Amino acid sequence: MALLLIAQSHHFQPILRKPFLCSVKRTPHISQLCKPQDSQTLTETLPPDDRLIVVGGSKLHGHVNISGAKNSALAVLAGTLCCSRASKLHNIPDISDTREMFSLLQSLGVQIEASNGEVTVDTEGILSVEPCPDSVRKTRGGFFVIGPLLARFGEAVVALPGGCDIGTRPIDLYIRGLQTLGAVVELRDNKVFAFAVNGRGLVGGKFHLDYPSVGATETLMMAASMADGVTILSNVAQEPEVVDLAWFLKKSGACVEGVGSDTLVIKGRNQLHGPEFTIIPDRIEAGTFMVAAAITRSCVSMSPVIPHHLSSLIDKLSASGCKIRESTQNTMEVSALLSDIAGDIRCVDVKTGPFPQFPTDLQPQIMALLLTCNGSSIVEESVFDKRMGHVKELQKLGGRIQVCGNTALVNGKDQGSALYGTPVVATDLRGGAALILAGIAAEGATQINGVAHIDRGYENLDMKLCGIGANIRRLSPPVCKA
Ligand SMILES: CC(=O)N[C@H]1[C@@H](OP(=O)(O)OP(=O)(O)OC[C@H]2O[C@@H](n3ccc(=O)[nH]c3=O)[C@H](O)[C@@H]2O)O[C@H](CO)[C@@H](O)[C@@H]1O
Ligand SMILES: C=C(OP(=O)(O)O)C(=O)O
Repeated sequence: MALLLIAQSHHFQPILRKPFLCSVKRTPHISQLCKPQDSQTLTETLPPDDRLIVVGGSKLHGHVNISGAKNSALAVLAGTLCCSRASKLHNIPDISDTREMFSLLQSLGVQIEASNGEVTVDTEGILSVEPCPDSVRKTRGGFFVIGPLLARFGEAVVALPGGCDIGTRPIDLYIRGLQTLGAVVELRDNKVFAFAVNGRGLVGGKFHLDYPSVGATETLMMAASMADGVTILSNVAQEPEVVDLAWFLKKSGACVEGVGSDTLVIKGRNQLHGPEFTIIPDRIEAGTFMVAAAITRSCVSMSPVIPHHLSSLIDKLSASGCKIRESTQNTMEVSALLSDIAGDIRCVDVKTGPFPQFPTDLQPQIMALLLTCNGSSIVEESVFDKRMGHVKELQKLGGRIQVCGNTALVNGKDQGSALYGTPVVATDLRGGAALILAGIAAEGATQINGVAHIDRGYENLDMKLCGIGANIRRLSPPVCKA
């Protein structure tokens, strides 16, 4: 039923072809390594969870090392499936989403060696075009493999994706784009079955994305890199992680023009090789630490960062009174020390949007900060249709927020907000980060449940915060003996 709704609400017309035969000759061995399962929400699939106890009131100081970008790492790991030789990746963050992506690739027969952020991915022994459905359902990035599998092997069977529960998150653009490249696509048993209709693989085509979707752009870029002929993708996403994937593909031998603009022209290649490639620093992690400095009225530096990836946040924090210094090329310092800013931090209005607009993945964090400012702010979420789950939890912590649809009126401290510790639940990744930030600014102890959501996308967020002075303790559930 859910499937039907997704398809109908986005004018997706599944082509009903029964049965799916996995008949394309270019695929030598297709074995289904994982049994199909019913669709589950991410929350249902998470194991018993850690809790965090955050004691508020500490000032932060010192330096934080920023990890590799989750969203770039997931896309590039999917991109390695285009390469017939091993790829050597640097700066892969050790988070549960990348570990899940390793499992997903291994379920296809890919060999992975990972140590301290260095990961070698060898796709020579691929045996299957159906990644383990459970792994796909636990991440968003897992679904991106449909593009490279289809392009390289002529077919793919991929479960519907998971990821944060922050809105409808349909896949119509992926499907229509792949159809334009010559794929036949069918939705059955909560899985997408796709094959290249002409028996030779995908063919180049022209596709305009109705919305600059990050995942659809990445999936179609990977597919087009190995399609026969030229593909033109217009209104594509321009997020730094999309650009990073494009550079990975170019380093692998792909011909992608227009990188970083709204139109990509891709000349397909028969074969791509595996390059050595370093993932960009995580702008959302860096942004979270910038907000941590601001919410505690502290001074924190961090590296490596690429400042122009963070320009919308830098603009907002500067407008609120924070002082931001780029000390060397890739180090940034954020000060909200009362001696550095005039008066106290001021309220600012925020509206999320595709890059270079304000990132939706920093909306919950800045909302936590705005509760501690003077004045009232309007926060408008325009990317996802249900990304206000953190509001209820921030209200439990004393935040005065009124929500109407996707717009929140956030009242600062002079408008009645006063943060104090209490038990709260993280319901998604960035909402969880916002609760930690509110907790370190609150009076007393905040207990945060649902930490697995946070661990999906932050490498040791609690430990890194403790390293600059926060007071956070992690409590793990007792290990059950069989
Ligand atoms: C793993 C990963 O990279 N995740 C990021 C990626 O998610 P993801 O790639 O899922 O986000 P999209 O850019 O696709 O989604 C943006 C909007 O497009 C809509 N849409 C998307 C696809 C589609 O086929 N049809 C459609 O209507 C979505 O419902 C949403 O409203 O970009 C988001 C927006 O920057 C980030 O918040 C996520 O952290
Ligand atoms: C929404 C996010 O991730 P995902 O797309 O993986 O759910 C995020 O990183 O904030």
